[in-house]
Amino acid sequence: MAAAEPPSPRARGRPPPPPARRASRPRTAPRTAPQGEGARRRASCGPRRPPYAGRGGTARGGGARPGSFLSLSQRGPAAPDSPSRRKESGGTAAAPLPEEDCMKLNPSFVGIALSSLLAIDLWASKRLGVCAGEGSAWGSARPLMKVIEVSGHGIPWVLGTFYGLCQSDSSAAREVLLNLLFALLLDIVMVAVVKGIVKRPRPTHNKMDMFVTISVDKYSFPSGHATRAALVCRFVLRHLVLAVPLRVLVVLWALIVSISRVMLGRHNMTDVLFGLLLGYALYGVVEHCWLSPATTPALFALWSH
Ligand SMILES: CC(C)=CCC/C(C)=C/CC/C(C)=C/COP(=O)(O)O
Repeated sequence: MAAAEPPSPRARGRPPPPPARRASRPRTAPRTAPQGEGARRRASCGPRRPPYAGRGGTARGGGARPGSFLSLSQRGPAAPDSPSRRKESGGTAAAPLPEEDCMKLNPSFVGIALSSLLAIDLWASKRLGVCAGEGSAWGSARPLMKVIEVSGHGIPWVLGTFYGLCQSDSSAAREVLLNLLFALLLDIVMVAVVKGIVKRPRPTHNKMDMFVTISVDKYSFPSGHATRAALVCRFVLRHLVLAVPLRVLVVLWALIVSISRVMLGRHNMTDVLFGLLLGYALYGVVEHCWLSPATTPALFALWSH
C-alpha cells in the first residue's frame, strides 16, 4: 500500500479546495488580464496608492465599477485564497494580489487612453526635438529657432506694445494697444498659474538656455509661446486691417513659433496644442472684457495727451 503523501503547505490548516476551482482561473477574471503569477507580480510593483485613488478602481470590499476595462479585483473579499486567509493558514503558495494592487490593475478606459496618449506624446516629441542641441539632427538650425523663440517671447511683445501705446496719437490706436497689453499680461498670468498647478517638467532633452524666464518657466505645460502666438494671431487678424499676404504671414508666424517649441526640445506636443487652445480661448476673454474709454475712462485718461 502506498504511503499517504504529506499535505502540501497550501493545504495545511484548511481543507483543500475542490479540484475544479484550483484548476481554473477565477470565473470573473476577464481574459484580457495579465496571465500567470509573474505578470501579476510585475504589474503590482511600485509604490502603494491609497486604497481608493479614483482610477476606475473599486472601493474597499470589491465590486468592479461600471466601465472598468481591466480587472483582477473581482474576486471580492470572500475569495477563498485571499492573502489574509493564506496568512491565517500559514500557507506559502502562489500569492494573489492584495486588494490595493488589484485596484492598480483596474484603470478606467479613460486612464488607459490618457496614459497611452502621454506615452506617444513623449516619444514623438523627443523624435521631433531635432534642434534640441547643437549635436542634434538639425542642430545647425538651432540659432534660427532661437530667433523665432525671441519673436514669440513675452518681453518684446509687452515692451513693444507699451512703447506703441505711449507713442500713439489716435484714440483708436490707443484702445487697440491698451487691449493688446491687457491680453499679453493676462496671458502671462494665466500661463504662470497653469504651469504652477500642473508642474509638468520640461522634456529631459531640453537645454535650459532660454532668453529671460520666470520661476514657473521650469515647467512646460502649457507652452507660453504657443498661447501668445494664438492670442496675438487672433487679436491682430481681428483688429488690424492687413492685406491678405500679411494675414497669411501672421498665421504662419504663429504656427512656426509653436512648432519650433517642440523642435527646440522646450516642449512636448501636448504642451503646445493645449497652449494654442488656451491662447485662442483667452482672446475670447479679452473680447468679452474689451476695455474702452466708456468702460474704463480712468485707464484711458492715463494715455490721453
Ligand atoms: C515686461 C514683463 C512683464 C515681462 C515678463 C515676460 C516674461 C519673462 C515672460 C516669460 C516668457 C517665457 C520665457 C515663457 C515661456 O514660454 P514657453 O513656451 O517656454 O512656455
